[in-house]
Amino acid sequence: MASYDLAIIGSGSGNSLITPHWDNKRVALADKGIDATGAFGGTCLNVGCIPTKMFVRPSALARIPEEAARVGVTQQTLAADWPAIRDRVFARVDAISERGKEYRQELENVDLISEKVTLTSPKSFRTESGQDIEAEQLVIAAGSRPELPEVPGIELPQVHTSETVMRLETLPQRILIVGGGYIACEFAGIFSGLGSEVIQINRSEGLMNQLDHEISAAYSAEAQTNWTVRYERTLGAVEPSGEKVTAHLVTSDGRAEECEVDIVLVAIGRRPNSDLVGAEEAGLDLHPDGRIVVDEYQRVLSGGTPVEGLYALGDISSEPMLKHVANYEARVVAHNLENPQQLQPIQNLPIPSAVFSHPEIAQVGMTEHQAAASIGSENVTTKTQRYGDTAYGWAMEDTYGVFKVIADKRNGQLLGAHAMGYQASNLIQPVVHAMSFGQDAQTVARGQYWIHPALMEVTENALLGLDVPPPASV
Ligand SMILES: Cc1cc2nc3c(=O)[nH]c(=O)nc-3n(C[C@H](O)[C@H](O)[C@H](O)COP(=O)(O)OP(=O)(O)OC[C@H]3O[C@@H](n4cnc5c(N)ncnc54)[C@H](O)[C@@H]3O)c2cc1C
Ligand SMILES: NC(=O)c1ccc[n+]([C@@H]2O[C@H](COP(=O)([O-])OP(=O)(O)OC[C@H]3O[C@@H](n4cnc5c(N)ncnc54)[C@H](O)[C@@H]3O)[C@@H](O)[C@H]2O)c1
Repeated sequence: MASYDLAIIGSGSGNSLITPHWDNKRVALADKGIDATGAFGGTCLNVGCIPTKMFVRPSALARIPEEAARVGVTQQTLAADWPAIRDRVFARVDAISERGKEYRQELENVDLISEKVTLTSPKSFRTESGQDIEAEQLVIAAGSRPELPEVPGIELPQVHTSETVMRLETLPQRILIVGGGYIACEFAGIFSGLGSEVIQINRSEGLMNQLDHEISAAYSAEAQTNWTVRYERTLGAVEPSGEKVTAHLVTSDGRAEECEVDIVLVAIGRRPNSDLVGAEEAGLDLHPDGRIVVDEYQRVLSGGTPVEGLYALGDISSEPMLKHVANYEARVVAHNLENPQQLQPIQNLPIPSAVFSHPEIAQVGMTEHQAAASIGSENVTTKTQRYGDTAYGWAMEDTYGVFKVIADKRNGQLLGAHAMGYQASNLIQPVVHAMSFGQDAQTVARGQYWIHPALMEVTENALLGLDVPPPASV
């Protein structure tokens, strides 16, 4: 049995835990590699946030002629060179992953274990090649993986997940996207912008249904204008059809439909990798959806009690599967590993997120429905500001952008914001800031200059439009 001061399972957010504090101590970092490529460095870098957004950008540029036409400029997108786009993305990403791995291999105090490992007790694990490792402190940061439906043909090479679809040889002419959440909507935006014919199906009515209803309805309507969307359908089977495949769909009332496409992208959710690390067998507490249970210090619970020196973070334990959530938890865990006598808890801050689709969506805090359930609908005030009713919106000739804020009518406390449109992920940040630091709507709207006529006036006007008590001064 090899003994370490610190062992980490997962080289995504887990990799950042190896701070200078561990320079003269022994650290083991285990990562089996991303399934599709064996790459080091986890989901965000290799198959998640970073490469997807590097595809979103060229896709958005390819759409510019539509926008230009609205303001009297004629432009044409002549081609989207898929191999060039793909190679630009992965030349950068693969190099970072490889350099990161080499760096870890070179460190004298770190042993990199490029194998799948399984817990043998809460603070020990065995590698696939049979090596046993124990550690004084252990962090499980083993992430999540795509959920796949158990349907005939799911193993066909034309059926992809987010882990493989960005490395396609050629741009598909016709693609079926299964799912109505983050991944499905981002890839529908990417592929339709680059020129593929996209057919997106979702099991339920509407896309991004967990969002504020006004935004999910507006997004669903807008998506229909950019690609084909069909609701109340699931994937029943996939069958080869020459180089293409025939996807057999089942409607919610049991009818069968067929659709011939080049590829199918399945994006129906991600499951935490707690089963891959053998968390349940090691006696760790799990939520019904498979996430490892942690306390406010990110310590893992076993039989309802925190295990000293055992932490989990990121997708394997957190409900929002978001990189900025995993990063924040990693900062807290890094502190707690180094200061076991002065543990710091996770702060209860509002967690924003964005869907980098076309259009872009961003949100923070409560939906209107949640706010009404929380403080009573009579105490809720909302304002939905159209981009098109602001000066920069006129410049853009914007037709669909909306920014909705929700506040407590009695005191102006901000409860949530929900936006859809150009740069929504940036426009929402002042509200994230205000909610995080406890600033009310009037303070944020009137307590600073807002640059005129910047697009950010959309956010300012939304805040000014709330029915909240007047400010102490103008
Ligand atoms: C397509 C896509 C786009 C996304 N875009 C965004 C975005 O724009 N913004 C955002 O905030 N979030 C985004 N996310 C989510 C974000 O990528 C994740 O929340 C984040 O990467 C999770 O980090 P992690 O450290 O928990 O896990 P990971 O980065 O997945 O790291 C876990 C590592 O553990 C390894 N591992 C698992 N089991 C074992 C085992 N038994 N033994 C050894 N190693 C093991 C895995 O190989 C993996 O490398 C996206 C996700 C996807 C899939
Ligand atoms: N920009 C970002 O921050 C970003 C981007 C991508 C992924 N992510 C993270 O990754 C997670 C996983 O993304 P995801 O899109 O796979 O999951 P998701 O939970 O966001 O969406 C899953 C969708 O699939 C649908 N669905 C489920 N089963 C189905 C079936 N059998 N047939 C048809 N539709 C079905 C659901 O109705 C839902 O619309 C997200 O929840 C998010 O946390 C974040």
